[in-house]
Amino acid sequence: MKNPNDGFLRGRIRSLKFAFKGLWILMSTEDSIKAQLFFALIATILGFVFDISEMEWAVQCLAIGLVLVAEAANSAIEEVADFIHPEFHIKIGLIKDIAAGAPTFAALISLIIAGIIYVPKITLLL
Ligand SMILES: Nc1ncnc2c1ncn2[C@@H]1O[C@H](COP(=O)(O)OP(=O)(O)OP(=O)(O)O)[C@@H](O)[C@H]1O
Repeated sequence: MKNPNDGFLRGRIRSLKFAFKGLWILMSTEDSIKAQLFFALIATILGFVFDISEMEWAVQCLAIGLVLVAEAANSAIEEVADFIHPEFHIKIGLIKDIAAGAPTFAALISLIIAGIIYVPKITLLL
């Protein structure tokens, strides 16, 4: 929440503190984020092993970011849904299913990107 006594710079620094707190909460408590960070690590190792180009690194980083951002948004929506209606409700189920579609979209696109980058390199080894 905005503190009216904060100037522009103080306000931005406060927001940044909360943003990093959120990042830490996501990385330390959310299994889905931990799993995606593991896949990001595997992709990074593959990048070094196959010596991918600068452009491929850039696209791979964007794909990893896309998945993590979608997972984070999905986690936040799940938290809101559980807070406003902890009991079973058909609408809460629908909201959570739709929210879960976001990281699924991102993961599918990332898989396609991984295929474009690595399949030609792997077939060269065969
Ligand atoms: N309160 C609820 N009412 C109705 N359906 C629910 C409710 N909570 C969860 N569901 C259903 O169960 C599915 C899984 O919900 P959950 O909150 O466990 O998400 P998850 O993706 O398994 O969570 P996590 O990110 O912790 O792995 C939802 O997509 C939804 O279909």
